Amino acid sequence: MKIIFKYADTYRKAMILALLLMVVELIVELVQPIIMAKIIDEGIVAEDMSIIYFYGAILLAMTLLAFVAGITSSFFAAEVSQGVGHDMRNDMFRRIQMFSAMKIQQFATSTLLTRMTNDVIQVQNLLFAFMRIMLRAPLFIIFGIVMSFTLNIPLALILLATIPVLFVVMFWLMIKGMRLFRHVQERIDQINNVIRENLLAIKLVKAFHRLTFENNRFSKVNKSLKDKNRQALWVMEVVMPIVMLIMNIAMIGLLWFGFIQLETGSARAGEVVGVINYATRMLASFGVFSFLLMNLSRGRASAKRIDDILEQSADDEVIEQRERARIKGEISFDHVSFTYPNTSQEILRNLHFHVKQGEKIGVLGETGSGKTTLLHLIPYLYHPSAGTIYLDGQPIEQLGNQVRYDITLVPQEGFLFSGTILDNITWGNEHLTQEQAEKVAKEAQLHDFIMTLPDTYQTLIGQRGVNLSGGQKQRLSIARALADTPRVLLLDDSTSALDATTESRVLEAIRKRRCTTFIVSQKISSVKDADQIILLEKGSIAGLDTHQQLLQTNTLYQTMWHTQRREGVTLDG
Ligand SMILES: Nc1ncnc2c1ncn2[C@@H]1O[C@H](COP(=O)(O)OP(=O)(O)OP(=O)(O)O)[C@@H](O)[C@H]1O
Repeated sequence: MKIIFKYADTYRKAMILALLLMVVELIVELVQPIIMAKIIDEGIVAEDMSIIYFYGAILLAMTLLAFVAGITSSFFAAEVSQGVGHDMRNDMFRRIQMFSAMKIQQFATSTLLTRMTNDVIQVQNLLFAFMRIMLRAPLFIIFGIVMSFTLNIPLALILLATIPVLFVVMFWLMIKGMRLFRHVQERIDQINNVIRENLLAIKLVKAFHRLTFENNRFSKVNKSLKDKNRQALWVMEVVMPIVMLIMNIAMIGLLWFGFIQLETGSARAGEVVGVINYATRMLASFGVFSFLLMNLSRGRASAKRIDDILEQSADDEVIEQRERARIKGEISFDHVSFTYPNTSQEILRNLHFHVKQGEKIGVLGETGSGKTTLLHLIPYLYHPSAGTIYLDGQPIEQLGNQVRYDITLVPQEGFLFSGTILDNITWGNEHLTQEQAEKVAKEAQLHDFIMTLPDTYQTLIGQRGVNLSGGQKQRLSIARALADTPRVLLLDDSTSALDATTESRVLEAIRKRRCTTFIVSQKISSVKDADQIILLEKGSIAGLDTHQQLLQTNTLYQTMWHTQRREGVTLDG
């Protein structure tokens, strides 16, 4: 909860105004029954019309005042709650940007999405309710009793006796609700996860005829959410009638005792009506309050989930400016091993090699041998579990994530952003001119294709590049990487969807650049011109040499070569 008030502090003035205006409403509400009692006793019973007009006019003016105060209070409360939501989302987004790849893996993407959207909305609702009703309801209950005492002490005592019982019920509701709503939010995470996976892989789902399977998977998490919501609402369903029962019993007591007082002449009609008026409004306040306590439980659960993100250390801090001279691109792995978090198996084992500036390195190996993992260690996305990686002779830990300014990765799946083709190229370097963009597109063998499009470089590509082929997406990703003028370029099987001729043209263009390049592939043809080829087998180096040397000396390499020839994998040379 502390976090909500920390954020609300920025909007302190608006919050104070919202609360002050709420207090105006509250005062009017508290005074109304007293005035009504006066109208009854001094006006109606005494048959004095002037009193009725006088207090009637006051009542009308106060009602109008409460109306204006209510609207303006709501306006300021909305200002605060929306502002807090906006700031929280911004801060969470920035904090997540600073999470290391390991931390992102630990928090699943779906939970990050729910926390940034649904949880923030819960907190906004809570804050709004707090300023408008949550504080007002208990205040009304407290001052309503005080005012009742000014009207009729015995009747006020009956009202007072009900309060502790009601508060015990409320407290139970809050404790129970907090736990239940935490579970509800977790179920929303699960739903988001299933939807996200399904939509990302919708073609796969259709191609595998897995619609029924997916529908069942969704129904299962959906039912689980419904069940948890039902449980949470069940608490509410029980509590509301209990509150009503207690208050109605108190009301019967008031009516009965009030009637006796009227009979014996120990109270005036206006007093009794006044206390009953307070009791009725208190009943409504309790109803609203118990409903809001559920919101409080839910909002608290959400605030905790938001805090979990914001309190994480910024272990991958974003550095906005290039703060150091550009690297040359000399890389050494000194007995490097690596294990993923939450796993025990060593994925890379004792890797030891040296890459000179500007060299082209092929990384070859069977699927799962650790090629992608090796690439991810170079830009410091993951930290080695043992050994050291040196960049230009300096341990990479000392350089931190600054190394990424000069190291560019083209991931296995060419990820594109919604926007134009030019936007996607310049994403790698926002200062790129049109001519420079065309130059890198030519290097990536994409320029000719772009020129056939009606809007050429301004052509909009759908979300995640849905209107481009796999090979076009890969080439656009390569163009984006080249736009960043990297000193170290990491190609993670990024030419796998290209035909042999296009692939060799792209690789030739990259070869002409003087940047150190790692080319991960399963095809020997993609790496055979490299200065060195690292042959990985189950995370260890099984061979490290040129194509010709490996072909002569390494049996694993020879087997791969012959297998690929037999299977018709293009081996031009
Ligand atoms: N994020 C991760 N968390 C835990 N284990 C992982 C993770 N990513 C990969 N692995 C495991 O590490 C091993 C090596 O994976 P990696 O992706 O590096 O292999 P690869 O050689 O690039 O495979 P491919 O050619 O199929 O892309 C695999 O056994 C995989 O299960």
